[in-house]
Amino acid sequence: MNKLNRYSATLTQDTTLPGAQAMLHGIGLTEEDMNKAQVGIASAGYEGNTCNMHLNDLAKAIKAGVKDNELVGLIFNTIGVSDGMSNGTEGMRFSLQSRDIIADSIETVVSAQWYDAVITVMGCDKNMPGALMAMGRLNRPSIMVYGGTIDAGHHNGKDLDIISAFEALGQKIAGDITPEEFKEVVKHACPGSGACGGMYTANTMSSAIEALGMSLPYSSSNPAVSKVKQDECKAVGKAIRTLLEKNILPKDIMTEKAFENAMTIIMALGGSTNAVLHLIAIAKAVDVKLTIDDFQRISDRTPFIADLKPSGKYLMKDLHQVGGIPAVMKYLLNEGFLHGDCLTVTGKTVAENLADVPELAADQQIIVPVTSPIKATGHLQILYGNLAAEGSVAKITGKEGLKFSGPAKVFNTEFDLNDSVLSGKIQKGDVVVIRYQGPKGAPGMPEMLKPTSLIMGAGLGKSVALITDGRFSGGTHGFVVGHITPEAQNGGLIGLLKDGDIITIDAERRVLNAELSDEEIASRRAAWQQPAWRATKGTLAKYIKNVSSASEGCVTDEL
Ligand SMILES: CC[C@H](C)C(=O)C(=O)O
Ligand SMILES: [Mg+2]
Repeated sequence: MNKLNRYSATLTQDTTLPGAQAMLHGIGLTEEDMNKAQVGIASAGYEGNTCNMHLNDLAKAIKAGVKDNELVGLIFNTIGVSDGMSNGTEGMRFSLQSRDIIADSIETVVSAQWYDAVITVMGCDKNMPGALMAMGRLNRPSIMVYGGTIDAGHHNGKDLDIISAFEALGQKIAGDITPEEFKEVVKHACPGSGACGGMYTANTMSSAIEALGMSLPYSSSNPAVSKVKQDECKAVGKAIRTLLEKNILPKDIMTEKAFENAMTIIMALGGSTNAVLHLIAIAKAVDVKLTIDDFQRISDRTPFIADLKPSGKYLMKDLHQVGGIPAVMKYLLNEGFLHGDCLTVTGKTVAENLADVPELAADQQIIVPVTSPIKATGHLQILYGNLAAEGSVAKITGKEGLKFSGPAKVFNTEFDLNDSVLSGKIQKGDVVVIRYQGPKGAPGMPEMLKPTSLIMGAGLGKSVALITDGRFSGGTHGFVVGHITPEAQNGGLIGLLKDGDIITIDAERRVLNAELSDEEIASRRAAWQQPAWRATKGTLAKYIKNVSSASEGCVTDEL
């Protein structure tokens, strides 16, 4: 029997399980195959999203490479939902919970089918953390393949992407573009397969997971439609065999220092606030204690050095052309910001992987020197105060300033706010508050991309702040604070705010306060009653019942 065989021998070798062996023959395994290790290939492929529409084809390329390495590759599917499509609709309440459904589904299939190893091929925002959570729970040799970033759209000589479409609505309302121009931007923003092209959540998570050591070098920046992505898929089979032979497991790779590498790359690149939630959830799956305060610690020591959308100019496909994420990691390692001794899915360390990686192109303009950064510390700041007793996450690149104070304009849904922006009721100096958008209150902690895009598109990005107990898309930029805990539904102060209350956001002092007396707060709290749950059956009701707070990663599997 092949010495690699472990879990799968449970089915292939136990003569008291003739049904299992009959089924395995039925799917085409030969007697020889019965002695080979089995690799579950989990694909989040489905037709309904640019990030995912090509993944099943990549899964077939992965399977071919697995077979070439004397292993049995067996493809299965998990689900996915599109953030780009659901943002701005009630459908966005299903996005974050899809992460945990993906984790549960991969854990379920690999456990029930007794696979020896796992390769996941993932695309949109929540697919990747869901896959990594499953890998951590299973702790079997595992590699994630990122489906890859989308190419730029083009119109009128300009590079376009998904955020161009979201922000075009605000520009049209402000009269900066015509309705015809708006239509053309929408039609040309997404040219085909691939995940949203800026340093949004998908590219943030793929970069963080490569820095974490759980995908092959270049996986995060190899474009979706490229020969290098195809080559990567064919190479994964050899890599998973190495992990099986050396018995290298996710818990050997996803260590505290590896999570510091992941947080560092997120800060350097200006990545999505969602990474805070997701890395905490992934860390819990491998029993690593990671808190929101660890993000502040890494932010304090990591300069923001990437001119990447949403706050900058370039896309991941541009970064790929000047060296990709490995070149950025090599630069950060050489400057002392990364741990080089962390093990990765190549079977080698970070430093060994990067030794032969070409440096960033000499004439590139995307990554600036750490000695002259865009911002001396990270763009993610953890704020506390009477509005965030258990923490909150601010995305502040410094381009909109570091302190904001103004009167609250309070909304219980994003749709009411959107109407107010569209009808010009939001004024310069306002602090927009969108509450009851938390994991239990919404439920599902939706991303507030449409509101922030409307505000940015209407030219109010530097003069209006937005705070919420919901989340932000990676495409969000401006003066924004999300993940406010405790959420309104759980009695958080954000739920007691009224129009006109003065809100202070101070990114330097890391404070988020409502300027209200203790007596006023006590009076309002005495009058507050918890609103009815917005879901009483089905998947969202289960989510309400099980989900932890945003500061705890919104996990659903803690007893
Ligand atoms: C650009 C918006 C993208 C679809 C997203 O949802 C994110 O980055 O979180
Ligand atoms: Mg998203």
